[in-house]
Amino acid sequence: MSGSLPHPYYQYCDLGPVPRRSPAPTPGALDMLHRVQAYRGHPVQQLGFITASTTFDAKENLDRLLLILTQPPMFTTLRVDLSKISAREAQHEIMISLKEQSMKTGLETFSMFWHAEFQDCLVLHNRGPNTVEKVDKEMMVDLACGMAVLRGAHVFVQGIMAAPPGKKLFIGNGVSQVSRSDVFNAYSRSVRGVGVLMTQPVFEAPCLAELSFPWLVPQNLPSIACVHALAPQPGELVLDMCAAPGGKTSHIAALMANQGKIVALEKSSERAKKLEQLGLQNVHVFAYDATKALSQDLVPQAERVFGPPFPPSSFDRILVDAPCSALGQRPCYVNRISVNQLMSFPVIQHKLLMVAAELLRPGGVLVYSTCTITLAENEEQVAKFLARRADMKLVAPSVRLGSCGLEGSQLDATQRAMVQRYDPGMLLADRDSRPSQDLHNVDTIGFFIAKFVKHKEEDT
Ligand SMILES: C[S@@+](CC[C@H](N)C(=O)[O-])C[C@H]1O[C@@H](n2cnc3c(N)ncnc32)[C@H](O)[C@@H]1O
Repeated sequence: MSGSLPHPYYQYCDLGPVPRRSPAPTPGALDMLHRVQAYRGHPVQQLGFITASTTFDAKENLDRLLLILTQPPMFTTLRVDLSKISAREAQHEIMISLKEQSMKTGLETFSMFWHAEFQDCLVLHNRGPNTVEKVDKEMMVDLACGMAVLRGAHVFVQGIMAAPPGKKLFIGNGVSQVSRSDVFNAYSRSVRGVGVLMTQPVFEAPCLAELSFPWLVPQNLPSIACVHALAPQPGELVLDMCAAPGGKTSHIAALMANQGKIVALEKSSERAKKLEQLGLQNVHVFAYDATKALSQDLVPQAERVFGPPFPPSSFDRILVDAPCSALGQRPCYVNRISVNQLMSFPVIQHKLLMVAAELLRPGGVLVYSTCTITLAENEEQVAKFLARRADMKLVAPSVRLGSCGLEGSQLDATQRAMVQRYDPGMLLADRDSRPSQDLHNVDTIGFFIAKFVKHKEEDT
């Protein structure tokens, strides 16, 4: 990691510094660059935003987090399905592919190493922010495309915009791969593929679209950690309650070495169909609302057609990778989530957890996760669940990365030490004392993981 990580990327670009006036957090739009001000000027607890505490420490913590969320992580993680390829062969194939990328762009190849705790996880070191002189010719891309470029993508033709937006963020220089008329001519909108090859990006990361192997899944580190916390075993019956697009389902399948059965539920039929098309072995996909996955009828197991709803105590392990406000994504510049949407997530998350508790067999394992940073969707959710389900016990996973849970919910200090809050803001808090070999465990997206075990009858 270069010493430049604390460099506020937004000073680097044309967006300008964080404004000094204090805009009200308008329902419907929480602009990431205004959030610090919104937090200072308003009772953010009303939004269930990040913490119920208004202590100086909490404000400092939030300021750091908001700053770091505007930068892409400085590491890329790749999950290798070791049931399909050996670690050695995988590393060799990836290295060849990275060298090919480097020949095309002229950028140095990326160094990589295996994660010390997760044997299926390769970590690649990204670079940046680089001081790049803008070339004269300018091309605008939409925000989604720009954020992908900051994480290593090239500019795809579909991301190029005809009209310049109000605010601009410089993401680097590149070489156009298509003619101007091809991009902007309405009749040639069918042109697909790379529009600009990024040869001087502000942030350098491997292009994941070009690392396309059937045994490789680019995944953020906390997502990989989440399934390791679940620790599915060959031969078990596992439920993935919110499964699409299937990154974690495929990881569960890999760890079970295709022995056992995985039920993948997904409410959106379109997303369920795409998940089905992945053709994962031993995975049964159902387009189904997981809040309705508990059956109350008394039909014996042998007479049931396999599928939801399921009787109580059906599963050995359950993953609730819940729908959430996704405020932990990096980089992020604008978030248009409405307050109503923000408030709706804790309700559905609690319902999913309550159904999961019923569907889990005594002695079974439940993992709850979100890719967001709010107290309401994380620590408060865990506290409410424990209060309503005396048979569920919060436990620490065998590999514990990330920070402790935030103060401000009903969780006590011991409980807060058991959950994993991935808080990249910590990078700015203790950057001088943190060992460099640990940076990839902290420089991640914002994420939260809690693991529970259901009491066996004899325990209670
Ligand atoms: C955070 S994403 C899951 C990501 C997935 N686990 C992965 O790793 O690829 C949440 C998913 O839950 C789905 N979802 C939302 N409400 C649901 C419900 N009631 N039942 C089942 N799935 C639901 C969403 O459509 C979305 O695909």
